[in-house]
Amino acid sequence: MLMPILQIHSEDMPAYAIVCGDPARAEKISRKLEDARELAFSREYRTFVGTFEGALLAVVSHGVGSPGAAVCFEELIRAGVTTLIRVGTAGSYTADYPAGSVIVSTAAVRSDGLTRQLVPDGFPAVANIDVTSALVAAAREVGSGKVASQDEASSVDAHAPKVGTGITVTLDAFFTGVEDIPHRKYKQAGALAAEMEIAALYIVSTLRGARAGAIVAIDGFADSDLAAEYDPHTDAVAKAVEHEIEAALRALAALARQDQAQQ
Ligand SMILES: O=P(O)(O)O[C@H]1O[C@H](CO)[C@@H](O)[C@H]1O
Ligand SMILES: O=c1cc[nH]c(=O)[nH]1
Repeated sequence: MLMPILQIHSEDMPAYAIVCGDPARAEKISRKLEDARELAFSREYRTFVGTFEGALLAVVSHGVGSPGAAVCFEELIRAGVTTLIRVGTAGSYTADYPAGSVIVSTAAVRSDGLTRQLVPDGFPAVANIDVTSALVAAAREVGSGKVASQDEASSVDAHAPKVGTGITVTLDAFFTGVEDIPHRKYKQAGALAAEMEIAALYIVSTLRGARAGAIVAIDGFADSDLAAEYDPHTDAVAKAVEHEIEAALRALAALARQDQAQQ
């Protein structure tokens, strides 16, 4: 069956998918797959399939913002994807996780408009526990020299990004207008970082019976003046993005192995 917006056929889609905002990042991730091929590039949605550590998976870009991203998540799940990991960037709320760090999102504050049109206020946007466990394990493993699927250890990276886990905030606004975005309250309540699509991913996945997780590379401070200070193109951010990509690929492959063992 053809998905009308992503322009992909369900027959071509594997059960496991990495999703990310930027079509260029999707292409970058696809270069890490064996036998990668591009299925479609429709609007902001660029879809690749290929194999990583023996697992067949898709890499798909969802663009910026929850409404467009939700279209992508819906069509992927309709096409047969059951497990999704978002590989994104986010602004930090804490000096404990500065630019160049990596955070696995355990739940997302629904400070967006899209999910309000899907579920009642108070309904939680939470990650799947198995996907999150696999992501945390993989994110800690990358750079440690250990490779779960291989017997031999490679070299340890003493400067590997710091890995955290916790609550992220999903916003609609990137640049501020005249209204305050309540960053200070989210920060005081213990949220670690802000981005723009994770709540949509968790809500759509929960509604449709799929499982989802998310990992973000920190590219600055969310409550700083983004118009003046935002620079996601530093070496530290690039290294954190590389780290999260490797972690997400390993996590999906590990989940595929677990699923196969349970069949
Ligand atoms: O790097 P990605 O995945 O696009 O994620 C973040 O970056 C974009 C804003 O620059 C938003 O999509 C936000 O969620
Ligand atoms: O939404 C986002 C993404 C990256 N960095 C931010 O500060 N906000």
